[in-house]
Amino acid sequence: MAEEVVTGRWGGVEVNFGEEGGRLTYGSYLRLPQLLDQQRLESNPPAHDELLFITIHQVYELWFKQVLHELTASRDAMLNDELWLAQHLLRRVHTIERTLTQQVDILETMTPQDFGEFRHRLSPASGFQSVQFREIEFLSAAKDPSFVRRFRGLTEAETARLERRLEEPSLWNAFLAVLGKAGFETDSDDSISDALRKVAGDRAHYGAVWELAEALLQHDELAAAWRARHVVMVERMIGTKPGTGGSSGANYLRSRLDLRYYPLLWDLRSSL
Ligand code: HEM
Ligand SMILES: N[C@@H](CC(=O)c1ccccc1NC=O)C(=O)O
Repeated sequence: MAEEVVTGRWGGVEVNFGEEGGRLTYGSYLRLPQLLDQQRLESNPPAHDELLFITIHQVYELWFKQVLHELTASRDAMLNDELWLAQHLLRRVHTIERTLTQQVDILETMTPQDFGEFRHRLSPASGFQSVQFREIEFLSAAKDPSFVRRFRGLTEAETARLERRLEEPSLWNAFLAVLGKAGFETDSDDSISDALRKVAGDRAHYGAVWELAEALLQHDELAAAWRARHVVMVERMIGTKPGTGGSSGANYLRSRLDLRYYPLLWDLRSSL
């Protein structure tokens, strides 16, 4: 049967709408049959809110993948002395991070009682086992190898990804390379702090380096905002109960609130 070709006018130009020989469609391009078949409930009979719980987490992981893509490229841009590109990509990451924090609102439309219908089915799984979340921390600069040891049930490929993130340069390492290329010493915290003060004090000359430092600080602040939002949601959902992942729950999460990727950029504030 002949292919049906639909034509129309678009901006005054005659165009073909259609399948271009039946190859690509919206669904095949986006692999929707596969994507929309990945929401499998643990609860039986199905708990109404479990679909929301799975969907939210899958959306998080898709955005984590995008964030890793952008952060990796931003790091590489810094290493190649492409400062405009590095800050441009970081700004994209900021908007994604704001969205990630706002998404908590959607999950909070679930009541603790409705979560309780399927929560007991989730143990020992928990967000603690999100490999991409930990990759983002490692790439940003918070490299804590003990997390790799504490992971349970990692595949070989996941362990390899985490090990690689521990070994490769972080965003902070790349930023120090930028400072080095701008002529600064970066062999100790004191010399780095000196360099940061000089950059901050002469933005006309070091504008691109200053913008980059601010973009890194923003990334750090937005990550901290997610942690703070997450723990309050956890308290709302499970109070002081231990987590399904085996930690003390909100108590453990509160212990992570002070984490900062770039402490020297925060220290700088006290001397400006
Ligand atoms: C009902 C909603 C949620 C509750 C009650 C909850 C609870 C918890 C708890 C108790 C922990 C500590 C680990 C443990 O289980 O012992 C944890 C860790 C974690 N959760 Fe959630 N969580 C929720 C939603 C989410 C969502 C939507 C995400 C997005 C990916 C997420 C990501 C994480 C991550 C990444 C960690 C590890 C944090 C770290 O080690 O600093 N959680 N969560
Ligand atoms: N740790 C949560 C359960 C939970 O939220 C969760 C369970 C499985 C997969 C991801 C999860 N999200 C974040 O921890 C709890 O203790 O209730």
